[in-house]
Amino acid sequence: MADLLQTIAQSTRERIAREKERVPLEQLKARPIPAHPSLYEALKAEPLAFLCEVKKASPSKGVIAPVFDPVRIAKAYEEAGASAISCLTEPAYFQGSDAALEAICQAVDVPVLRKDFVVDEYMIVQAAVMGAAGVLLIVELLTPDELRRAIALANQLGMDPLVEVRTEAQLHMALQCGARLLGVNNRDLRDFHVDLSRAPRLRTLVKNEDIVFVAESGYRTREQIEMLEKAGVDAVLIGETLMRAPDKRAMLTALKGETRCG
Ligand SMILES: O=P(O)(O)OC[C@@H](O)[C@@H](O)c1c[nH]c2ccccc12
Repeated sequence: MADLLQTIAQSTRERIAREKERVPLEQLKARPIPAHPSLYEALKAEPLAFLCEVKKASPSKGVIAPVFDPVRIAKAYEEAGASAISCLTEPAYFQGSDAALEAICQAVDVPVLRKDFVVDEYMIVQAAVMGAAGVLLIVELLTPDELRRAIALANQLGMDPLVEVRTEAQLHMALQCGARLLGVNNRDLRDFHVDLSRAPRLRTLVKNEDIVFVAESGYRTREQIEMLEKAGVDAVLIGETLMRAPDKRAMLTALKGETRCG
């Protein structure tokens, strides 16, 4: 049985093949790259930085936000103190879009991450021309050679790749391939099972101070965030909890510990 990650990756390959027919790589590369702040610096600047995600739906949760105005949500995150914003662009399983990413990049001053299932360098060039400051690279989808090339290309285009891992072996591969922004996903993208102990556990394996360590997925409460602070995590990526909150500022403030959690 094919796991969900591979199913999404295959659908992404087909989508990108269609997009390449519309806009060939050479044409895409000729487009200007908008200026943007550094994602790495933004996530390093605070003891625990919040990377807030714009996500309409997911394969595990279905539609999370039936009323969905991506720019409004991104601006609310920014005003509430997000260090950076993550925007899903995968259309079939997450109901994301390139248009939402591009509009958000134009509307906010904080750096924006393109969240997709990168299986082709074309997607990295797209992220840059849309104005993204960073691009997610899921280690499970790439060979070491592909990962090394993807990191180099993102850097060349002025972006910081967020390299996402789930296991110790993947973490070592990410570091060997030159990752500086390292994400640990508590959610197993093969079956969507969440294990919140994964990020703090893998955090202990990273000794290099230059690495910015991002804990991803499944966070809901201030107590869970406090555990990340104690574990020495640099940033946390939060999607669903914020997407479901009618008052984004109140929820983010509560998660940051600036007010009591409701
Ligand atoms: O909504 P959550 O549980 O707060 O998770 C956000 C983010 O970590 C999750 O959306 C995510 C992490 N890595 C991904 C890769 C692809 C798609 C989605 C993701």
